[in-house]
Amino acid sequence: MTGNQHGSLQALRAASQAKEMADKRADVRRKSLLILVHDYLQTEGFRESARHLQSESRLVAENFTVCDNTDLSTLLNQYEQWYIDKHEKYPRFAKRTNGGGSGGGKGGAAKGGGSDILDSIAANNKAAQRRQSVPRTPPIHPLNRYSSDPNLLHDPNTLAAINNNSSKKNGNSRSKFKTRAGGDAVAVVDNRRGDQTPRRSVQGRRGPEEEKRDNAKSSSDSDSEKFNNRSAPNSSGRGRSRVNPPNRSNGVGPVTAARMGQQVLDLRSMISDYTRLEDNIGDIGKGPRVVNNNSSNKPQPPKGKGENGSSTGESNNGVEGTDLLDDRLVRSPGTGLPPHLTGDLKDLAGTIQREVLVENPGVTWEDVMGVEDAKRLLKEAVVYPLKYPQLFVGRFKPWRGVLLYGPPGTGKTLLAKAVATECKTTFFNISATTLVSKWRGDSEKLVRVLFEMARYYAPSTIFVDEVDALMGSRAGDQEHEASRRMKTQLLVEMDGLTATNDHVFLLAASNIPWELDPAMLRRLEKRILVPLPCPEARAAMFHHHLPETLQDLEEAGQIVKTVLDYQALAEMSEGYSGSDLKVVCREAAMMSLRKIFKILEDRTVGDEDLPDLIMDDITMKDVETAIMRTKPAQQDSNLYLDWHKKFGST
Ligand SMILES: Nc1ncnc2c1ncn2[C@@H]1O[C@H](COP(=O)(O)OP(=O)(O)OP(=O)(O)O)[C@@H](O)[C@H]1O
Repeated sequence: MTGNQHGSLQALRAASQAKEMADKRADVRRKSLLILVHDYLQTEGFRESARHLQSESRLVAENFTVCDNTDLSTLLNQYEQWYIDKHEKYPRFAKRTNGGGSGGGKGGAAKGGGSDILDSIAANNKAAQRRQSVPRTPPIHPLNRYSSDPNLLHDPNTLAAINNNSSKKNGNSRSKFKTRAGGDAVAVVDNRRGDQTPRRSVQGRRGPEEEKRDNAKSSSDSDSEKFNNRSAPNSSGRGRSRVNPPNRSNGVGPVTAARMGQQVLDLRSMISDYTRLEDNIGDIGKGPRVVNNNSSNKPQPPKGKGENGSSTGESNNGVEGTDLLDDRLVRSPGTGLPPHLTGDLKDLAGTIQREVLVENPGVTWEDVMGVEDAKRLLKEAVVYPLKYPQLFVGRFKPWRGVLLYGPPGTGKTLLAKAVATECKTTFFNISATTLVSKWRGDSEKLVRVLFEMARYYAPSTIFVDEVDALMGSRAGDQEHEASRRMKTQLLVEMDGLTATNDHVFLLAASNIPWELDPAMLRRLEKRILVPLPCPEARAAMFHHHLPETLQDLEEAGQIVKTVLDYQALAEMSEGYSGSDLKVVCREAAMMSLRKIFKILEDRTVGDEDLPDLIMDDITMKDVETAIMRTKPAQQDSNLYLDWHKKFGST
């Protein structure tokens, strides 16, 4: 055998081994995929589909379980993070096909109500872009990002085989992802993250000429076009598909349209953008929705190829992928922990996830009665910056720390929950006393992990109840070292919030604000008094807790009626907090129940003259008695008013 023949045999054998290996890996990958999908279907409650998958694929799912932190959502999340880092935009995982469905395909503008969720979300991409310009890049250390699973995106064996091939063809040893357009834009996965691949612009393969053209085009767009199309998917192609790189939002472009030196606030589009966003978030998972396109403020149907690009799967103002899934939903609580947290930090993160993270407090502004000033200030401080981030830049940057203070039971916690519900932020509800007692020694680390988690799940609200217990005035030398460290950590984290654009907001509550450490007070920039309810609010609360008919005992065959003068009750209950009034109302309701206890206790089932069980109405007398029996928890609200005069915000 000649040296040449020997060489080619070796090469053949190597090629065949590489192929065999690649085939095996492909098989393992296919099975892994099925298991992941099966797990995902199960978790999401698509049990029927999971069963079908199992029988069609002959997968014996019971024999497998997904490894820790490798469920489909987490993988997708991690891929997203990598993609964002690499390309400064969100990846896109699905696009409309030209076939069926409403409005899809070339020239296939949806007619009236034929649009579905893809349409409506695509129409929303401008709003999405706005939010993307302040992306929530979780604080994952680059070196750690993939170290836990270097095979996450690429299998080295398969890659070796493919690279072997492609390097011969291309003279390039780097493996490539295929872009969704079949192009070659995306570069290697470099597990070391020392990746020196030059960052490509979002425009991918555009040449300088194209770039020039696009820039000229975008600057010559008429103001009216900007105004009218503000929230419609971009029609000018890739030139305007640039997305602001993370944390580099200039905050100017989307807000103003310069006309003859005048700044024109595009209020209409801002309002409609947000409305659409809200609608779409609400729609995800509910299936197709009808989109009314009569008004410019209403969600627009998708336009065909060449008009807005969305139906073609092309750029949506550079925010690819965001039209399908709102990031806040992708990163919904429970989808995993920040991957860079390891060891004991990971344990702490798990604890926070279990005990502190509330998925959806489900409290609306209407649930919080009275306290109108506090609601208004909170909206200004927290809700509007999230709704209209364009307005809160530079000198107008939003508050990062807000203190709610006032007598106990006036609705501070309720307000915090309403903020989280209304803004759809992730809500971390932590009581300072729990933090101090339960994690003594670890409190400092816990504070760090808490803020890391909040950034990971951003936009987030961290609610610290009884903040005075955590950040009371420092006790000089007597203070415990661990406590001092924890306080310092909290102050450092709060400084971090102010310095960055992480969309993490700290809401603190206290019944004794005068005991707060001045350093903390300084960082709680806005201080809002949540006072005792006024007479109107008290009347509303009485009506809420004791409406004309109570259905609660319907199953026992009882509908309880009330005969009450709510206004009169409000006059009688001055100085009572919302929480006190709730107790009063329960007490009054109990009174009518107590009347029947006696009958029930004194008689036996066999009694001949057992009366019919009919509950009496709840009367003024019942409630008056309840008011007399229930003393308000806090008597002196002047303390708060005095403090408010010195330190409060109005
Ligand atoms: N303004 C209000 N509107 C409606 N319900 C209220 C209001 N204030 C208090 N409540 C009722 O009282 C309960 C306790 O209120 P909440 O926990 O919000 O008070 P708080 O101010 O946080 O008290 P604390 O300072 O003691 O923690 C609520 O669950 C709610 O039922």
